[in-house]
This record gives sequence, structure tokens and C-alpha cells, in this order.
Amino acid sequence: MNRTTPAGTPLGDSFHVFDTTLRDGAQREGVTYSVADKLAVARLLDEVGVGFIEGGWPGAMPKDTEFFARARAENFKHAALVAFGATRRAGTTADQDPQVRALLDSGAPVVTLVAKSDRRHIERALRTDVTEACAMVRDTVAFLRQEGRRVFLDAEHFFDGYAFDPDTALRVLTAAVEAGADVAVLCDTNGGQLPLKLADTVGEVIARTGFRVGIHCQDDTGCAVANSVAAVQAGATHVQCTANGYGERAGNADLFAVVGNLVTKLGMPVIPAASVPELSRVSHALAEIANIAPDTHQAYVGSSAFAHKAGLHASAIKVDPLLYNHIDPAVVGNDMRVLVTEMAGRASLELKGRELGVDLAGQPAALTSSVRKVKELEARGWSFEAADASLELLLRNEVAAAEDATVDAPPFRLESYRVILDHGMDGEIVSEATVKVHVADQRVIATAEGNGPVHALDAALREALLPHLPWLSEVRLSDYKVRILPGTAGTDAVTRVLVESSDHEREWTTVGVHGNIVEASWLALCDALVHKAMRVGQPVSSLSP
Ligand SMILES: CC(=O)SCCNC(=O)CCNC(=O)[C@H](O)C(C)(C)COP(=O)(O)OP(=O)(O)OC[C@H]1O[C@@H](n2cnc3c(N)ncnc32)[C@H](O)[C@@H]1OP(=O)(O)O
Ligand SMILES: CC(=O)C(=O)O
Repeated sequence: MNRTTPAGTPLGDSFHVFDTTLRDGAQREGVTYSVADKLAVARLLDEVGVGFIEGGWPGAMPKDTEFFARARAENFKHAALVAFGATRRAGTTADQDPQVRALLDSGAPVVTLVAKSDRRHIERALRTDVTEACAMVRDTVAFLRQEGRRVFLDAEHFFDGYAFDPDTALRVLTAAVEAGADVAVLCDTNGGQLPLKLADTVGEVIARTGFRVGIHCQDDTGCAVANSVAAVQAGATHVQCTANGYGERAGNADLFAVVGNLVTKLGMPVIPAASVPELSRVSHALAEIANIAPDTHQAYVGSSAFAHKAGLHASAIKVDPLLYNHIDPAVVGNDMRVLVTEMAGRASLELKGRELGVDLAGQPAALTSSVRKVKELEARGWSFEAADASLELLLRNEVAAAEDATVDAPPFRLESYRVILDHGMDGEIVSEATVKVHVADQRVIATAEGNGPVHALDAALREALLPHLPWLSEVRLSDYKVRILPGTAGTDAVTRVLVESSDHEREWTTVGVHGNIVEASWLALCDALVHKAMRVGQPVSSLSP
């Protein structure tokens, strides 16, 4: 795969990627950054090479004031720090407005001023008139310029305001630019725009004013990324976005999708070439800091962004991965994955086998029987999508069967198990399991307690096997997920258990399905151990059906 590897010299100041995760992103419900978090976010954003990092609103929140004080010690390679704030209030002067002074005191070399550009907001929210609103903008920009700051103007509600009263909207922009603002940023504050109309407006504003125009899109129509890209195509040279689209209400334009599109679709080197393969890693790291699970389906950087489930896709991918991928995932530091489920065909299994180290090329019988078996099992509730280790065992069994080879005996064999629950006088519930297994030509019986039936079963099995299979001591049960699947017509509900195991070097997942949760767990547990046995060179065959 080699499509759309970015090239070209960085665009420098002629195009701005402006990140506002720490200001607008922090307005997302549920996100609270500490000052240390903010510094960590800023460092990561600098690593991906954004030109501007809006760090917050100094003076409005003590944390943001402290962030700017501490950020002075940082040595950003690419980004300039930006302080965000409002213009002076109506009826005062810029140099006497404490909020404006706080912007200066932040020490940030760049200030973004937010100003109302919709006459209805000026009259009803600011309770002033257009002349005074323009004076507030002009005075504040001029004052900050005089104090040596670079100024961008965020024209709030620009698109709604321009549709309602274009003259007022343009007067506000003009007041800012004539006073020395570098960029007039057109904000879709309510996020209600659609791409064609928005791009028309951006083009019209540039044609009428000749100003340098930026774009800031909220995602209330689900079009923030499309709107941002359309604005750039219409002539905007400054794009504001947030990491993973965090932001107020439905969020903002996602930095990773916007940059991904500009770099790979429009060929614009808006961040350094070396940073493009870092996008996926940084997106996930920023999700961790925000304490939000990464969106697996996020464009470009989500772990499912290049995951293929459909058999038809896999059959074309086998010929050339680019037939079903819009870019080479490696360009943005992501990976392609083939998922094996009931939708798989022979090509899916061949590709997945390659990934798992099971060579199925030239094995038509094994492929056919594997596809049949996967479909049959999935119809009964099994799911191999997240259980690569069980799938690998299934494929190896089918290969051995197709080659008419003797399937290796499993490292141990179950004679029986029993689990009981003991509800004591004090209300404590203890599970106790007894297993009878055959291992290394011996019959072993072991009993153990646990805080639940599966825990007890796992403990009893380990006690029975450990003296004979010393590698077992490395295996940990790291996660356990249970799902009850409703029965289909004429069948009872079944339980699907996914067991994630780990040792000192890897993690692997196995699946078990049965009408009884303990038996489903047992099957998944056994596959986990058999898989480990295979890795340490023990004979293998799945205990699953
Ligand atoms: C579209 C956006 O997302 S812009 C970013 C918004 N972010 C935030 O609001 C987060 C931080 N905000 C805060 O901490 C507080 O709201 C503060 C410190 C800024 C202001 O707090 P308060 O002084 O208590 O005022 P309050 O929040 O109630 O109202 C905002 C005031 O700013 C005025 N205002 C709103 N926009 C502007 C503007 N662009 N320029 C000047 N004044 C403005 C309002 O008219 C209102 O004035 P009033 O107090 O005379 O009615
Ligand atoms: C400035 C800003 O965040 C907005 O208008 O949405």
C-alpha cells in the first residue's frame, strides 16, 4: 500500500492548524483537565506539529491562569500558545478591563478575542448597539496589538449573523482587521451549517473583504469536519479544531480527521511530514488524558477505522489492500485488520490466518471447512471477532484435519468438574470447585475456593496442572466478559464468555459459548491454556467444539 504519503514543505504561517482542545474541548460535558493534564495535552499537540495551542481563558478560571504561568517554562517546537478571552465589556476601556489585562498577563504571544457578530446577539445578549460592539472589538484589538500581541478574532455566530444581517457581521470583522487582527475566524457557533452553504459564505466573505479568513465549526449537524474542509477549499487558511472532536454539545471539528483530510486528500502539508504517522498514537494518548475511551470508529485514527469484516472486502484486499482502504493506514500510524465473523469468506480466513501465523494459502479444503465451522459456530453464539486465540486454534485444527494429520492431544484432558456455592451463616458466599483432569499420564484431583464459580474453577485447574505444566504460573486471567445472547426461534438463551489472558509478553483472548455460564467459562479458560501451551511448544488441540 502506498497511497497519499504526504510530501511537500510545511506551509508555515500561510496555513494555520489551530487547536482549541484546552479551551473549547474542555467545554465538553464530563471533561475536566488539571493543570498538569493541560500541560501534557499541550506537549502532545506540539508533537503533532499544530501551529497554535489555545490554552484556555486566563482570568476566567484560576486553573487557566496557572496553566499560562507554568507553560512559559515549556519549550514548544512548533506551536505558539494562545490565550482566549472576550473583548472589553461595553462602557469601559480595554486597558481598564480586568479580563483584557489578564490576557496580557498570561504572557501568551497570541490572543484570540471572541466577539459577537450577529446583530441579535449584540442587541439582546450584549445589550448594546452595533456601533459600540464594533468599538469594543476595535479598541481591544488595537490595545493588544500595541502591547505586542498577535490577535485573531473569533466572530461568534458568524454564519447565522451573516444570513440575518450581513452588514453587521462584516462591520465586526472589519473593525477587528482594521485594528490589526491577523485572521477573521468565522465561527459556526451553534453548529447548524451544512458544507455547501458554509463554503459559499466563506468564499463570498473573502471576495467582499479580502481578509485572511479562518474557520471554527461545532458539530451539531455532524458536519464539523466536512464544513471545515469545505471552508478551506473555499479559501480559509486557518482552521480551528479539537483533539478527537471534544467540545461543547456535539463537539467540534476533530483535529485528526481535519488534518487527515487536508494532508491525504488535498495534499496540504499542514503539519510536519514526520508527525503524520504519529496521529493515531497522539489521538489515543489525548483520549487517555481526557479520561474518555478512544472512539474505535473514529475516522483515520480509530482502531476500527481500517478493520474489515465483510468477506467480499477481504477477497479484494487479498489482491491489493488499497482496493478497500481509502489510504494506507500506516500513513496516519494506524493498522488494517481483517475480522473473522459469520460474514467471512475464504479470503478473510486466509488473510487472518496469515496475520496469526497459520498458512492457509493453497489449503482449499482447510479454508472451506474453516469458513463452514466459523459460520456454524457464530450462528450458535460464538464470536471470533475479538477472540483471535480461539480462532487460531480452530484454524490449526482444520489444517491438521484437512491434511489428515493426527491432531495433537491437548496438554490436559478433563474427566469432570464440579462447582458449588456456599452461602455461610454470616452471609458470605464462597465458591468451591473440584476438577478431575488427566495430565502427563496421571489422574489429578484438585479443589480450590474462589470469590465466584469461575474464579474457583480457574484456581482448581491451576492447582491440578501447575506441577506438570510449570509455564502455567506465567498466565494471568486479565479480563472476563459475559454476554447473555437471546435464543433464536426454538432455542434457549446462551452465554458467551470472553476471557483475556496475559503473560509477561502478550495478551490473548479466547471465547466459550454454552447454555450454562460455568461451562462457557470453562471452554474459554481451557482454550486460553491450550493457546499458551502451543506458544511454549506443547502439543495442541482446542477443547472447544
Ligand atoms: C462560544 C464560546 O464557546 S465562547 C467561550 C465561552 N467560555 C466560557 O464562557 C468559559 C469561561 N467563562 C467564565 O468563566 C465566565 O463566564 C466569565 C468569567 C467569562 C464571565 O463571568 P461573569 O462576569 O460572571 O459573566 P456571565 O458569565 O454571567 O456573562 C457573560 C458576560 O460577558 C458578556 N459578553 C459575552 N460575550 C462577550 C463578548 N464577546 N465581548 C464582551 N463581553 C461579552 C455578556 O454580555 C455578559 O455580560 P453581563 O455580565 O454584563 O451580562
Ligand atoms: C468561539 C467559539 O468557540 C464559537 O464561536 O463556537
